Amino acid sequence: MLKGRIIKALSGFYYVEAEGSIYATRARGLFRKTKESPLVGDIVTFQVENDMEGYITAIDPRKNSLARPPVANIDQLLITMSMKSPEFNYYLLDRFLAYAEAHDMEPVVIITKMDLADDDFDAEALKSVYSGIYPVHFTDRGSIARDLEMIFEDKISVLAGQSGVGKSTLLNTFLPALDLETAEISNALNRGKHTTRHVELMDIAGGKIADTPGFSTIEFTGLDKYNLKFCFPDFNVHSEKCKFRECQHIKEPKCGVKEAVANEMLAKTRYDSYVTIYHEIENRKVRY
Ligand SMILES: Nc1nc2c(ncn2[C@@H]2O[C@H](COP(=O)(O)OP(=O)(O)OP(=O)(O)O)[C@@H](O)[C@H]2O)c(=O)[nH]1
Ligand SMILES: [Zn+2]
Repeated sequence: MLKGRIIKALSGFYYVEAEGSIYATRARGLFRKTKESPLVGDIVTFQVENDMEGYITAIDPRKNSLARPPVANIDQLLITMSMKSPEFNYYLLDRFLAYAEAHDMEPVVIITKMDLADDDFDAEALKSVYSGIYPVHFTDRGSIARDLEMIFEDKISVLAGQSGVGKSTLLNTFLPALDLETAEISNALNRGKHTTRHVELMDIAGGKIADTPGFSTIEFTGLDKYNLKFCFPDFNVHSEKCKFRECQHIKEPKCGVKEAVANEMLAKTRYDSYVTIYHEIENRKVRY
């Protein structure tokens, strides 16, 4: 028996990296009963047959998993946002950050297209809101790679960000062999956006990354509104001052979080994002 990580799933085979080799494995009937199917990123135990082939006998419990892209055990979510074109949006960034927190992925913020920024003010305003909470990196056409190189080490990463922010450009910088289609290419060829392809974990600067430009929209299905506050770690220190232990920081009096916003100890954009997502979850239609 060997143990390794699934790095690719294709045509019924799961390609498992173990002890420096890649084995083509199958899942057999075992998982039909449990309705569980292996995902890229899973740590699996497998029985070797015919040299480099084998079959999976067990899947380790997952730390997390996403449906799109279908990847398990993600360590970090690289949230890509452009400063301009499309315009930087605090709310959208906060959505992605809360989503990462809800799925137990460490968020890393990457702000692209700094060459299009008005002046230094943009970056300073952003840093003042986020750099105390999350790692924030700035990139432009010329300097994408250098300061990002160390973020991948020993981690499984997935990229996320709205359309056109430069996700493919970023991936191509680190993985030139991948040659993902960026906007210029698809426009020049008069083609639409990327067609769906199988996801694969690629080696990148000492870690692994899903070779898709990731996802651009998110929903908070599965998250209870009472748990949303735990997805805003910068609220913690202020919520200790809330009068009510179960304070949701919405309508309650003597709320430490609301006071922190009033005293400019907490960014109003963060609080507003929280309230908007809170109401979105509250108004979610229950489906049976
Ligand atoms: N000025 C400037 N343009 C950039 C930068 N990074 C990417 N772009 C351009 O922004 C456009 C969109 O980049 P893509 O890499 O295709 O963006 P994407 O996030 O993969 O977009 P989708 O495939 O729609 O999700 C392209 O025209 C890129 O050349 C940058 O740092 N500065
Ligand atoms: Zn409160």
